[in-house]
Amino acid sequence: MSDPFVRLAGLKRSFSQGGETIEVLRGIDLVIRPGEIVALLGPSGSGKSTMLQAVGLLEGGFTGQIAIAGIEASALSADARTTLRRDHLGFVYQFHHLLPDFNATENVVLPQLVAGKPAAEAKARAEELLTALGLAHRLTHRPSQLSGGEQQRVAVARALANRPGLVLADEPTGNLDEATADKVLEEFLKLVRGEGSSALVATHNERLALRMDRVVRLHEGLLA
Ligand SMILES: Nc1ncnc2c1ncn2[C@@H]1O[C@H](COP(=O)(O)OP(=O)(O)OP(=O)(O)O)[C@@H](O)[C@H]1O
Repeated sequence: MSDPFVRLAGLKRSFSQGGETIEVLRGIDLVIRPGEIVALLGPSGSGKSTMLQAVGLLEGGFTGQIAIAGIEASALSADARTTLRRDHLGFVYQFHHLLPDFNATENVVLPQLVAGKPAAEAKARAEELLTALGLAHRLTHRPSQLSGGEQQRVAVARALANRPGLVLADEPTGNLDEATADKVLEEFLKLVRGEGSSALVATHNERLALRMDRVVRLHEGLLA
């Protein structure tokens, strides 16, 4: 069996609020294989976003181990973490967070330029992804000129632009009506599978979770 792409061991996170300590993650162990798509289920407030922020190396304050692509992140400097994040991770959020003054193609090109890819190559990659998501006729539209589903598709293309080994998605279709959410999720899963990336997708939607390779449930700070 191939080496895991992600390995979490004893991951803990607590927050202090009004003199009280809330233990949100109480010792999470999880292995995600290359190409595996894992649904992270849990009710509101169970800690899904907190866990994705930890795996995404976006916040400190955690204890335990997080290894991505075989690299243990907790021992790294802030700069080295940023590089690890840039080289291996892609993010999709509930709200698209696209740059409003840039068109669809430019939003997908930008992270590639930041990663050092030549402009022509970045543009070709952006157009390839947007076309695969059915947006060939929307390449030069700005976010405000796109529907909610189209905006989320651009966000998916942006997340995959640098060929991340792992896509972290936090309620990626949570802002869409049911029919659009189903379609966008289907396209997201197809694209992630085609690219051979792994994904960890937080949702509270059981029905959508069952479309992924494996479901893990966050309950009282632990995975079941
Ligand atoms: N920065 C913070 N300071 C204090 N408490 C926090 C902070 N971030 C999260 N929490 C608490 O941690 C718990 C888990 O929050 P989190 O956002 O991870 O849950 P979630 O499962 O993603 O919820 P939702 O589905 O509603 O997005 C909540 O009780 C929340 O209030």
